[in-house]
Amino acid sequence: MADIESSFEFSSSLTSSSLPPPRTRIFKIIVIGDSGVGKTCLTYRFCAGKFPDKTEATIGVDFREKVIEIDGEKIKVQLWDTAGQERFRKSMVQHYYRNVHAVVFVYDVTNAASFRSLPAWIEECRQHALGQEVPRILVGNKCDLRHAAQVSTDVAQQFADAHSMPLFETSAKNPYGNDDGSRNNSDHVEAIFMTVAHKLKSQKPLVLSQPPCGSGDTVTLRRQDEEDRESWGCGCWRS
Ligand SMILES: Nc1nc2c(ncn2[C@@H]2O[C@H](COP(=O)(O)OP(=O)(O)OP(=O)(O)O)[C@@H](O)[C@H]2O)c(=O)[nH]1
Ligand SMILES: [Mg+2]
Repeated sequence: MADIESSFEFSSSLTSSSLPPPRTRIFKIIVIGDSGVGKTCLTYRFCAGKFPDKTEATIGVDFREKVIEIDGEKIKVQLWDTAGQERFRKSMVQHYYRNVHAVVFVYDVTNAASFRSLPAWIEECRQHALGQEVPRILVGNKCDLRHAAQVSTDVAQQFADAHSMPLFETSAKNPYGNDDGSRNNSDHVEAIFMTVAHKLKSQKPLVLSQPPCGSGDTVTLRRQDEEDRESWGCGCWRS
């Protein structure tokens, strides 16, 4: 009996010490939209936590990463900040769309033309065979310039609904205040990307995050899945 117990202890300690270290999952999120809408500022705001002092037109693509923790799991959010100018995108476009987990479409609320361009950006995604299961969100940026807004929330919401995307209005520069000193009610940039990451985490097959033998974490994950599904119960996400 003693032998059996000691051999059991031996094998269980072997099992735990031979477990591979937990892998950090990477979510690739591409950010697209016209030049000047604020893609670089939004991605910088999320990853560096502040508005950049100055930006120049992106050439090709810039990568920004941030490790976040959701329900005890560390996840690497990799933002692909793409160039809006056609001449700076041409050679890179194929790479943007490879193995994408989510797409963020950005327009500038003070620039109606950037909103009218959205169908062309959606069409580009379609041409690159982006699956319907890839979540997409719509972000109206520069809400701190409310007085100069050319795109109303109503119109943007209609567009978002028609394309089954959730809409977020925000400001990379000042999420809480308008440039005239009044308050705005825009979404916080961090909250927007965290919401996307939450959605992606809940979409992945449970088995990837499941411990080899335990069942406790599985239950927690299932519950989280259901919460996420409920919070997106409007059917805004394509899944
Ligand atoms: N007021 C205000 N200005 C912003 C905001 N976000 C970006 N900007 C300004 O808009 C300009 C363009 O911002 P970028 O982030 O470089 O734009 P982009 O979409 O990356 O442009 P491309 O790289 O050419 O595609 C810059 O002058 C920013 O300072 C914002 O939320 N509010
Ligand atoms: Mg840029």
